[in-house]
Amino acid sequence: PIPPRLGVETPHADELSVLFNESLDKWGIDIFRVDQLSNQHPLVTVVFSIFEKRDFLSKFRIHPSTLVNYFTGIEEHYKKDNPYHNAVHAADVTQSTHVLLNAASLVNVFSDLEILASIFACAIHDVNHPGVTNQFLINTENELAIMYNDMSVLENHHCAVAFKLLQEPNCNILKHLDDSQRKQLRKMVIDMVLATDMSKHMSLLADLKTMVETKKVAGGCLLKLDNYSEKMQIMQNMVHCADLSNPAKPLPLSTQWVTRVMEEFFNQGDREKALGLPVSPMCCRETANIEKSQVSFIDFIVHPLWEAWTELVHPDAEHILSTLEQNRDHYSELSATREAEEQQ
Ligand SMILES: COc1ccc(-c2ccn(CCC(=O)N3C[C@@H](C)O[C@H](C)C3)n2)cc1OC1CCCC1
Ligand SMILES: [Mg+2]
Ligand SMILES: [Zn+2]
Repeated sequence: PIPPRLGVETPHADELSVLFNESLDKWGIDIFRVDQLSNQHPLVTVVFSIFEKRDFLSKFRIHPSTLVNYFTGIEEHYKKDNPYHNAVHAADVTQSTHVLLNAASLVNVFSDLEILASIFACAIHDVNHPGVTNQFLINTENELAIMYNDMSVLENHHCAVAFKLLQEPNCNILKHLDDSQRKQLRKMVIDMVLATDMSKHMSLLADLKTMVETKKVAGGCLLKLDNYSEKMQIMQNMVHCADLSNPAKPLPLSTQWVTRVMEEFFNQGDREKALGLPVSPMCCRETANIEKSQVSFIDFIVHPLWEAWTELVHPDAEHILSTLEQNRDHYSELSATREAEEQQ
């Protein structure tokens, strides 16, 4: 049986098709509306629509029902009661990367297999996330930290869960890739997902800046990416940018993500308190300064990263960087007025 048009049955199929026709390729699609219109299947419908738009079902001979079975399984393994690390975040990062891949200066840089690997990596990059940080798992000697020896614990887990699910019946979307393609895709996906660990951020950004400098010297063309490691650096930074794209989205979306991430952090803080552990930074609901944290997060992490990405793909990401700068000023003004109120 052929699955429904968008991969899932939903009473709002027509509205969702219109939304995807208008905005699937746009920065700033209302992913929360996709969640509602898709009957809480944002990841399946986003992946299904991207695969169709990029003709991946025929290019990689993927049967529609295999695609739906696998990504429904993945979606079910995203914990719905995580305020932040749920299937909506996965759909958001996947769609954001789909847009970044369409940058004019990246056309013809990546092969179909590399693009498939990037989209796949985003869709699964936080699967089965427990809603706490690596540090929390390490501090509580969680079985996952023991399993992965405290090294990129969550990111290793996300990869393992995703590749194990491929072995479920009627879920092997890679069945018709040849062995070499499957091995290459597996390596690329692992390299990208492990690079979403914040502990890799500074080295990733340093590599990106070096590449931007050399690209400038080489007359601005990205096309001369010959070796795997240079290409993978770009793919890792692209997925990392998408993972850190919340502050660079239109403000109504960005503020919803702030509420969600703080809720998840506060839940962790509550658990640390109950366990008699020191409460992690920004995880205490009584003392956290939400707007101030966003301003520092943008100034020290997100803006330097997006500034480098914008230079790499100049001029295709200018509007993203300017949205980020506008949002930063908004949070900064909010934080100033809040401080003034607290003084009175
Ligand atoms: C909307 O706000 C945010 C959205 C995303 C992030 C962020 C940082 C690193 N990543 C990449 C994944 C990662 O490593 N982690 C581990 C830990 C930092 O929690 C993150 C949530 C996930 N994602 C941070 C955000 O805000 C900061 C955290 C609270 C106030 C400032
Ligand atoms: Mg993650
Ligand atoms: Zn993520």
